Amino acid sequence: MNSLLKGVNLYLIAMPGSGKTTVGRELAKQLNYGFVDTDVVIEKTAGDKPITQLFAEFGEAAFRELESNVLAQVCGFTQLVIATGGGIILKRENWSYLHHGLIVWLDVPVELIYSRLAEDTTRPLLQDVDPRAKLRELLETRQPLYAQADLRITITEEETPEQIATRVIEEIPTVLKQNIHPPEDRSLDKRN
Ligand SMILES: Nc1ncnc2c1ncn2[C@@H]1O[C@H](COP(=O)(O)OP(=O)(O)OP(=O)(O)O)[C@@H](O)[C@H]1O
Ligand SMILES: O=C(O)C1=C[C@@H](O)[C@@H](O)[C@H](O)C1
Ligand SMILES: [Mg+2]
Repeated sequence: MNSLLKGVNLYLIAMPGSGKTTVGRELAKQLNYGFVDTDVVIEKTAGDKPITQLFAEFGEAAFRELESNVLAQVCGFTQLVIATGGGIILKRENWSYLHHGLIVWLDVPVELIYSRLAEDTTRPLLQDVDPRAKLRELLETRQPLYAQADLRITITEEETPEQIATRVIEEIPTVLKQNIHPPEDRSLDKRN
């Protein structure tokens, strides 16, 4: 698979709590790719400030600017699995970066996301009186954007991150873009 991908990056897009980070790590391991999480890079760039704090101090628009900058940097490298932030699909300019690689949507039902994140306080957009309704509302606006991914992986409750990663890898050949050729090997050190 690695040779078939020719170093092309995989970008994971999905609703918050869908498993982009968890499945992304596993995918990187199975592909012998590096792993980058744009949320983590943003936090590091901002001096190790958690995302909740960045939202509270500077607002969502400033966070989205940082996110686009990080994405622009990351897409200059090859052989990476990139877990993106749930809202990366919102800005049109981000799509031109995402399309440098293969875009994979982890499509997880709202109820499953809700059950996973019920106790979580690190997702600022879900700190709502009714997080379940908030998730539904977010999905309604975002679904047409996530649906622009090259590959849609519909996820059920029973699947482990390892199984999901294996399924992504099995499905990649069905959607490999003929015209993607990374210019040169600019792989980051493998990080997991
Ligand atoms: N396949 C799975 N089975 C069980 N639990 C999972 C699975 N995938 C992810 N999780 C759990 O769900 C939670 C959310 O996962 P994760 O942080 O990877 O989501 P995310 O898509 O990266 O979210 P965000 O957009 O907020 O960064 C974590 O607690 C993780 O352990
Ligand atoms: O869905 C979203 O808009 C977000 C998801 C997280 O990954 C973070 O990027 C941030 O909490 C915003
Ligand atoms: Mg994540």
